Amino acid sequence: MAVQVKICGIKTEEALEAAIEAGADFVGFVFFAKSPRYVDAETAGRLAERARGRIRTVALLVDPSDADLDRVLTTVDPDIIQLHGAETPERVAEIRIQAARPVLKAVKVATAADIVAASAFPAADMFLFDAKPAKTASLPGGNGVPFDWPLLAQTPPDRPYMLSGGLTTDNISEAIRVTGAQAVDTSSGVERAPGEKDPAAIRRFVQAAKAVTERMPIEAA
Ligand SMILES: O=C(O)c1ccccc1N[C@@H]1O[C@H](COP(=O)(O)O)[C@@H](O)[C@H]1O
Repeated sequence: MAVQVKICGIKTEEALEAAIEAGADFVGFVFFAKSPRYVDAETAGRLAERARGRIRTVALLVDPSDADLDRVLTTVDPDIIQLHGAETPERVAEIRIQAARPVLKAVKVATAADIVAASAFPAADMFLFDAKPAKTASLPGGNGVPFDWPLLAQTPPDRPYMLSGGLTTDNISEAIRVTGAQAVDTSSGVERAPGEKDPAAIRRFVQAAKAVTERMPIEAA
């Protein structure tokens, strides 16, 4: 089966349509005000309406309050919630109940211990492994930085995951081969400027990711 692909940081119809036409499986909307990919709930709601039935939508939140979450649930009605902050296992469980839809918990990786520690989140339906941001980074994600992929092959996570962090058309093939990831996510890797998606780069990325797994059975035979 082809790897599943998420294109995160969608703010415009042009980028949404590029992701759908390219054959991506998920698009993400970033509700983190300091991000160049931030989109307000009303705009995301319109984009999500356009996406419905064509591609699954993911709402990316960072340490949301109940009110933040409620606003996104009501206005955007996303298929999946991505939590990219410092949410505790208890808070993830509360959000899972309030949202009543699958939760993708971002786990920031520097060492194998970070992958092992992810099992402390029983309420997460799926993990999203991203590089641990540098202390100087202004964003908790979307920094375009990969982590040490062999860590994932050496420390298999206890549930499904998406691989993210600095993925581009140039490295996606190797990233999938090294980790065995069944799902991948990119944001800054398909942009022409921070927060500005490049439709051609989206197409190239999705094509490159899907091509890896489509070739795998032939190579294994
Ligand atoms: O993209 C952002 O601006 C962002 C802001 C706050 C939290 C997470 C964010 N992005 C997520 O980070 C990973 C990796 O992104 P990149 O490919 O390295 O740019 C991805 O899941 C984004 O959705």
